[in-house]
Amino acid sequence: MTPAPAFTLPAPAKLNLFLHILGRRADGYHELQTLFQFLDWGDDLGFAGRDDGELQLHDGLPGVAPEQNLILRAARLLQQESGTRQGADLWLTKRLPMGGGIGGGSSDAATTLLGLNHLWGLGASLDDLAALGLRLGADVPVFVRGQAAFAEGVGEKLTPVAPPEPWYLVAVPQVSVSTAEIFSDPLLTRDTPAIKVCAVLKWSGRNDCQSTVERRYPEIRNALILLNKFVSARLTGTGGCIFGSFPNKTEADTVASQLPASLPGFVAKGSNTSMLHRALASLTRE
Ligand SMILES: C[C@@](CO)(OP(=O)(O)O)[C@H](O)COP(=O)(O)OP(=O)(O)OC[C@H]1O[C@@H](n2ccc(N)nc2=O)[C@H](O)[C@@H]1O
Ligand SMILES: Nc1ncnc2c1ncn2[C@@H]1O[C@H](COP(=O)(O)OP(=O)(O)O)[C@@H](O)[C@H]1O
Repeated sequence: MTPAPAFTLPAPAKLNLFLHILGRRADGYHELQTLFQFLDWGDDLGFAGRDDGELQLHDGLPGVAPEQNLILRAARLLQQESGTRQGADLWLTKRLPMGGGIGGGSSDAATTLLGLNHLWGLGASLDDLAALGLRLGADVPVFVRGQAAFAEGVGEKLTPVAPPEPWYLVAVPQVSVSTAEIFSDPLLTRDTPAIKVCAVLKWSGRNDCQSTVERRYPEIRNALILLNKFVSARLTGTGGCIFGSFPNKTEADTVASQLPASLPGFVAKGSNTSMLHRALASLTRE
């Protein structure tokens, strides 16, 4: 008999409210400055313990091999590093588009680390879990820490900040963008001057990947032209999702209802405290 989850936790999306590329490091990775904020919208992960030490992901992802799935990679890493003999059944409800620049895979990994830390009673600190998360991907630490942040380096140096929390309309062009392809484009802007943390919240929002993405993906250029008719629209991460902000849900819903069927989208509230951390706080209070 398949067991039922003992508890379920969310894995929220993120937006890069701006993204600057400062330069390229010797290892080929790019130095960034970016502003991360969470959305109250994402995947769900269910957790139940197993005594046999096995890790079992139910409803995996079509097209992603189990050994590549960031949920299982995060679970194995935590199992190995903690030395626990416990296992887990994990259930994924996938809502976030993959390869959209809203961090679904990284967020699933962070929720796995925090959820298993709770399930297995490991007592690992957020610092430890963020360091483990960085081994899985540059965006994992911000999801582990769960606070909107100004990020530097490849995204691992985080300074918590509190930008306004508007409603967002996120439009999802039906293309998957390869992050590696965008970062290897010879025409990518790589020389934006560094800004200081005190200037972060005054920044109006530029994404240095946007012109390269628009040139390579006409569907995304057209989606930006369309959304810009209603609201100032920007790319998140390396795309392909684009977003605009609104003072309330009604205005965001009104624009969402005018998008063509070929450009699906969703409306969600911006949040400086990730809904994962809000859910964990109520779980530990129970
Ligand atoms: C740029 C961001 C902003 O949030 O984009 P999105 O993935 O969310 O769109 C992230 O930092 C993405 O980080 P991460 O998720 O680790 O990128 P990966 O897919 O692992 O990177 C794929 C490839 O892109 C290049 N890459 C990635 C990040 C970076 N700071 N410099 C790079 O040059 C490297 O060649 C790397 O091998
Ligand atoms: N649990 C997961 N959810 C989403 N993608 C995953 C997952 N595990 C591995 N991946 C791989 O990571 C890639 C990037 O996914 P994702 O994090 O959604 O993109 P982005 O960082 O652009 O938002 C996917 O194309 C997929 O191959």
